[in-house]
Amino acid sequence: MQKKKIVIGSRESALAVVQSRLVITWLKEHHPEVEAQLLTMKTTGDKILDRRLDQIGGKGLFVKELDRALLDHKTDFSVHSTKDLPMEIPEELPLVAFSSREDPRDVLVLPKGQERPDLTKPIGTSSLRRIIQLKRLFPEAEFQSVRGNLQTRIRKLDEGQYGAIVLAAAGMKRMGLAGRISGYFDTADVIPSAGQAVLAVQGRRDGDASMFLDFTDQDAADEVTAERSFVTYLNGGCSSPIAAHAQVSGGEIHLDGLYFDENTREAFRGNLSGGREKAEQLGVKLAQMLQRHEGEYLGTEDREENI
Ligand SMILES: NCc1[nH]cc(CCC(=O)O)c1CC(=O)O
Repeated sequence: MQKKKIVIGSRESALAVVQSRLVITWLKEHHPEVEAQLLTMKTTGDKILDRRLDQIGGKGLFVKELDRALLDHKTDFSVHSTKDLPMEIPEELPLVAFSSREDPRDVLVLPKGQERPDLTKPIGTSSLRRIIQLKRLFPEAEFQSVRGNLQTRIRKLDEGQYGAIVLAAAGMKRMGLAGRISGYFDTADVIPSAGQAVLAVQGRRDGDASMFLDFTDQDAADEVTAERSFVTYLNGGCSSPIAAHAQVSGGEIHLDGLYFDENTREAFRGNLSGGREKAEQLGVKLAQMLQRHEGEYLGTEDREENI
């Protein structure tokens, strides 16, 4: 049998590669007529580790090189962590499929051998979304930025710079690091980032994406629709500390959101439920509600964003 050859583009971090291999493994099982090859690349976001991403271009920096490779036909698809995708997706490069969702929660990771966080040291996270929500759970804690890929962050933790760090459960689990997780934050207490734990497959508008028709998990896709609609409405694509987490249950979808008012620097959170076919409208409705400051006031944050 003549196999159809495709090239899948991915960031070169260990997590990105593991995630892309999950997609390739799925293809092998469901579409043996397709032969997928992986092409990894360093993105600008991976190269610049000493500056704040919101000052140099936001989330787009993680996809620019991958988009270029698609447009130049060097690749046929890109695999992304949905949470790293900007809100504006080029029309020529549509998102063609979404994976089922791994564990969407944020988790606490402690230095090797520790049983509880030493809060005389800072909690490591570079995300203002996480800081705003964690301040309420650890009112006495200091926070300090930690960047780099998953392994780099965990190495910095084990070297003793931090009392704990906060990461996404999904990355830890996919990397076989679940044993390092010491606590899980409920998604209503620390609302995750839009798209957290879902993989997105991006293609070319003129390409053949038929092999991914049965890849999409419709629950995850509807959840991502509600979450990204909320963030898009609030224009929080690149740097605003906005959180959104949706959960489908039967015909219903429940959405938790966090909104940060850049002018007053106040944070509010709230939630809404509705029919899952109205996922997009639900995101807009919750965004408008929180923009009117109708929600639970979470405090004021003077720190600048530092993703
Ligand atoms: N911001 C980096 C990033 N992008 C996706 C994941 C984890 C996997 C996922 O959420 O899909 C992570 C690591 C983290 O935030 O701890």
